[in-house]
Amino acid sequence: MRLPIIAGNWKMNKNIKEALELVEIIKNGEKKDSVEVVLCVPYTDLISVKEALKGTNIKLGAQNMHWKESGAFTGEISPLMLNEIGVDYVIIGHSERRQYFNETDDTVNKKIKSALNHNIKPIVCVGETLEEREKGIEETIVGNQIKKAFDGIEEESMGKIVIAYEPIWAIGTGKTASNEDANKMIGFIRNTIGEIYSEKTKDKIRIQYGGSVKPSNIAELMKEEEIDGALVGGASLTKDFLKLINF
Ligand SMILES: O=C[C@H](O)COP(=O)(O)O
Repeated sequence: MRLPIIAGNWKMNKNIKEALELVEIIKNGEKKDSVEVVLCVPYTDLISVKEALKGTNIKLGAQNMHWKESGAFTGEISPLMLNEIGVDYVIIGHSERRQYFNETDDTVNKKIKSALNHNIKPIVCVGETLEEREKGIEETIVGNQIKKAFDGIEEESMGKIVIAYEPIWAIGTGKTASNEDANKMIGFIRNTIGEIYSEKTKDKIRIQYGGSVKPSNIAELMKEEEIDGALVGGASLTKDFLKLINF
């Protein structure tokens, strides 16, 4: 039995005041115990949100990090800096970082290794573009992303990994992959993990769906056998997030 994990990715939204207002709403709202909840907030909100989450079981996540501990990397944030704040999770390889900030399979691999070495749990994002799906090569693309992401990563670390399947054409577009398509691709990712590691890791790894998840579609998505949670963008920015974590 895999514990469902719902993560809000606030992206580049919310100043500290707005962040704390939403955290208050989430803290005071209903939340079932059988779901792990993560808030992935901008760097500038991390310290305040960490403080506000004290005494709750809501986890804190960053949206990216550099793989090095320190150095001349202007504008970057290191795993040690995230450790100092007490960050639990970090999103790695989000498609927006791959698309706009030159994130590659190689940097994704380095970041996963570094996060694991620093006890930060990676939420590793993979997904195909619309063009790739129309060509029918989504499994080749996503399969390669998975193999490269986990290259050289020991099986014993895989318990700390969460994978997010996010078809790029479904992000922020209002278009959700059908439940069947999302379930099929997540099943494919699970099988790929099984081929790289073992049946045990295949069954244990948690794989989320992301892309226009909202209160009206989360329950159906979560009924699918392979889907263990959601990585939510837009709908995590309001009190709607409460409906998502109580799907
Ligand atoms: O990280 C979250 C995803 O990019 C999904 O964003 P969205 O829910 O706004 O489509």
